[in-house]
Amino acid sequence: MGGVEFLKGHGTENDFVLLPDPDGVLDLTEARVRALCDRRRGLGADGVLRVVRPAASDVASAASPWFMDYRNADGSIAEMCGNGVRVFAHYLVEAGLVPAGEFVVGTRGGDKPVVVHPDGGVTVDMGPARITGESTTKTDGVEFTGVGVDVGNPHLACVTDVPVATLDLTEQPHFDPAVFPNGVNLEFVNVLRDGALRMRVHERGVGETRSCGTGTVAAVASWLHGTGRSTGRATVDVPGGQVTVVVGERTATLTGPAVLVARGELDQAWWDAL
Ligand SMILES: N[C@@H](CCC[C@H](N)C(=O)O)C(=O)O
Repeated sequence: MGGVEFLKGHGTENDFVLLPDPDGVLDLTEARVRALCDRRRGLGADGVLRVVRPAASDVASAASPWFMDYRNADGSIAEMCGNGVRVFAHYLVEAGLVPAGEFVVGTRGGDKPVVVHPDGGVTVDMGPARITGESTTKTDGVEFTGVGVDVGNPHLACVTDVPVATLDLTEQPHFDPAVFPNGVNLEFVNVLRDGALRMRVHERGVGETRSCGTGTVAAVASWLHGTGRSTGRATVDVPGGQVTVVVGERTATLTGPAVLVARGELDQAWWDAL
């Protein structure tokens, strides 16, 4: 009998293990997610994307034929993953599970309409980026003030003059648990010029990653908010590449690359022993 099928992919180097599981038969425990994502004893990834039919998932969705069951590298469940949705959509088309073009992906953060472009890029309608108020974070001995942004998952996006390239994000930055009782993704953002940002991120449940799609939406919403605007467009440079974000009155879109790099089978004995 073959082992568990997997694929590996990334969106601006935010990398994922994909587990095709249409009928929801995989027992995806926290321990298995942690082992898969471990860069020494597993495949290595920032998160896991289980590809499951909505009827076989814990979230019902009428509009989407497929549900993205996202897990952080520490095994925790998160509502949404912007880079993950792009990779997920690219996989669905590549595997012939949906026709190329426009379709909807179900997530715990709601149904996300996507467009898979002929050049391999993907645009995701992320829904509204909701400003939730000011808070602070402290990292590397420096306190940053930022704006809370709900992109389905929680963010604190801090626009700063401190060059983000100089920050040490190896430790968990401090944040206010009274404001973010379920934890928070923390973005540090420089404005390069009008409509062009640079961002680094410390993700809840992962640590520093080379990109965070929902984080880039939060960064643009925070930057716009700081300039007295509620709508606008910006490119966001992250360590793993560049994405484009458009924040509108009712919704925000995220456009960027999606890459599949490998596919194979997990060793059944390794999986069973976890
Ligand atoms: N990398 C993702 C966000 C993944 C979830 C996040 N760590 C959380 O816990 O909310 C993205 O591209 O949006």
